[in-house]
Amino acid sequence: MPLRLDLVEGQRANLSAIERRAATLAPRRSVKKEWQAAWLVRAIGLIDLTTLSGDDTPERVRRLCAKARNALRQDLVEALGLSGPVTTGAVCVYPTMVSTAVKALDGSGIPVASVATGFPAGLMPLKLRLEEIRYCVAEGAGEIDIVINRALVFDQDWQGLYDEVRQMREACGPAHLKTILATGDLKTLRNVARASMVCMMAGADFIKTSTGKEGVNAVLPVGLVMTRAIRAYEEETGVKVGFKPAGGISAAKDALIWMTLMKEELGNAWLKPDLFRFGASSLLGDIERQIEHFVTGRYSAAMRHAVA
Ligand SMILES: O=C[C@H](O)COP(=O)(O)O
Repeated sequence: MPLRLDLVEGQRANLSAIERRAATLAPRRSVKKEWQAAWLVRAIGLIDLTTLSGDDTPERVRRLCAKARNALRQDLVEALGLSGPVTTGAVCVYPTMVSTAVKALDGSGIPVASVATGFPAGLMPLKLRLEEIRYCVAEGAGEIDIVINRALVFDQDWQGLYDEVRQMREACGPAHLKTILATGDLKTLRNVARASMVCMMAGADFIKTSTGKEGVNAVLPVGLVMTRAIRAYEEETGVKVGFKPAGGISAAKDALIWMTLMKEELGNAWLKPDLFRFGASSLLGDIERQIEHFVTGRYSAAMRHAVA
């Protein structure tokens, strides 16, 4: 849609109300027993299983893809009475690893997501950032996670941000576009709300909190602001935009809190992979460990779930 500055500038964030609401989510009694196991199996299908390290290698990416295809150990799948392997929502890698991941996931139906546009800082000339998107799509990425130019937010240059994300949307072609706001850098929740709105207007399929490299990554107050921007955008346009909290989500109990937030703020449609993903490199291991505890009554050492 065209940029509507009235809608962007109408976005406000009441810090104390948001902090109060976020504080009610964490200590709440969560789902237990078989319901918890079911929620955790659901959570696995929502993970963008991620490796974004300077020492990534094709072999590490292939191991990660093998884990994505069989995300829950076969004995646990059988003990839960599930049919077929449990898979993750996607595998997320750097651009040079896309073709390796595409080959390793062939026939699985699991999409490859690639970060792009000079991840994590985004401080490259726009021409090169757009070229990087086109490279990732040509390599076979079905989803592109771009980073926004934070300086445009600090300058409140909403037209500039809109124009860049619009061009990124076009460069994606058929691939889905996730826009990473790097909320830990954005200084205020009002900036988060406004940048969310601009990215959605420019055609983002998902808005994503963080790269995992900022000082503060996915936190609940930011999640509330972004989900409420998604709700406002849907009310205005009828279009549902997805949400991806990323960075620092590594415990199964945190995954349940995020899923509760989605259910309560946006509804059950946002508990499915077309509208919700976790960006996480180490969450799957803890989820598998908790499911093993549900099945056997015993906790295994975390190192037994080393991959992911
Ligand atoms: O987009 C995903 C993040 O980079 C993952 O962050 P994490 O390593 O803290 O789970």
